[in-house]
Amino acid sequence: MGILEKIKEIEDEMARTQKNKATEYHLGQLKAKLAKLRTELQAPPKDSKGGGDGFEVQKYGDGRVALIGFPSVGKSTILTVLTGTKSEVAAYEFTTLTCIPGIIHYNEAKIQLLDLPGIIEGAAQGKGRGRQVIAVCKSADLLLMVLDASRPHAHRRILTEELESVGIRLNRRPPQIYFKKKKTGGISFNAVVPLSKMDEKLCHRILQEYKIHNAEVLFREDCDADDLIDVIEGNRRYIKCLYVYNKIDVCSVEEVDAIARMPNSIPCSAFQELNMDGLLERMWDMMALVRAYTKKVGGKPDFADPVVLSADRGGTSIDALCTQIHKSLVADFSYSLVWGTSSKHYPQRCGLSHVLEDEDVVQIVKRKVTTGGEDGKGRFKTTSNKPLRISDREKKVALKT
Ligand SMILES: Nc1nc2c(ncn2[C@@H]2O[C@H](COP(=O)(O)OP(=O)(O)OP(=O)(O)O)[C@@H](O)[C@H]2O)c(=O)[nH]1
Ligand SMILES: [K+]
Ligand SMILES: [Mg+2]
Repeated sequence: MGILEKIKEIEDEMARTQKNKATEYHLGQLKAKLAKLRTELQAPPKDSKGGGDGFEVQKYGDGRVALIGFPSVGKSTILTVLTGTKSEVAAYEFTTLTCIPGIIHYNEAKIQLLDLPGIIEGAAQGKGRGRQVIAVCKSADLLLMVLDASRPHAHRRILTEELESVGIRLNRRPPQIYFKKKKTGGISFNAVVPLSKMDEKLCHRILQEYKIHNAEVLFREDCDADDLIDVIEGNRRYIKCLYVYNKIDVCSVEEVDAIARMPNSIPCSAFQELNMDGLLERMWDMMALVRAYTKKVGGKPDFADPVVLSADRGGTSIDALCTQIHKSLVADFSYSLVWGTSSKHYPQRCGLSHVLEDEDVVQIVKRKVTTGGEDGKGRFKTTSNKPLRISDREKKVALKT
């Protein structure tokens, strides 16, 4: 029996099984079985050389956003309007057949936008170009799930389920469960909060399914079987998603108003260019990028060319800033001066761990080292190779000025 048939069999059994206290453990075990098979399904075929069919697009810019949706909802129209890159638009389904990159220039940052073929129900199991599309989605920092505002809203649920089944979690954070496999000692089951959807027996049954007999499990929030399975699988991708309801030009004002009130949702019309600025603004907010303007001693900040940092990729600390500027800068770092919303006073003297906020101005001061580094007494050698010492008189002068 192939993986797909096995999956179908378990799904059927789960659908048949009534949910109650008596079946809870069996259902948990089935969920684990299903998760294992789905992971197996995602593994690339043994003879594949990894993509190679025009789908792999080089990462570029300060972040990557992917357009995902059913056919003909307007993904290519959105790419064309936002980036100026032409991607073929037509009234028939599956116009786009591969991944087409464009660049959005916004707030002095460059964001890579990827147009993709439409996907349909069953994409996760390989229907259409589903697998390649999903692989690209996993590499994105933000998904724009494009929906046809004039069509029934079921598409959103279907697509979300497709993405869930390949381990993509939208607008969620990892479950707060500490999990560590051990060599001996059995299963240690603990919780720091009351658990309403999980108990020791269910936890054991799920671990058993994974042939894990020694492990430490600590629940830090009220999690369920699916959460525990996600943590055990360990391959889940937590991605932000903005639901873009396109084609509002054919909707009533009431419908548009209702969409605008839904969380993480934005109404627009790419064809009529309605609310495209609003879309960009929401996209920017959700990416939570941090622009740091660097400044040389005595110079003006470089407002035209910020270093763009991301909490999801590498972090937004001074350390991340230095690393992005040059890999040797962290080693040469002495301290930094920061002006902006992250600093308590202007300027604040900060170390590598200081977390920056959007539009902060940063001056990095390198330590004065030529060769040798520390002199063994914890002092740094200066260019003259003499240990750096500041006399009391020099300190007084420095304080006055
Ligand atoms: N009324 C209306 N039509 C639109 C809008 N945006 C796109 N369309 C039309 O919808 C059709 C499909 O647009 P595409 O941009 O090709 O859609 P797609 O999602 O890229 O389609 P595939 O690549 O086939 O998956 C075209 O006829 C567009 O002109 C819109 O805002 N309003
Ligand atoms: K189309
Ligand atoms: Mg298209």
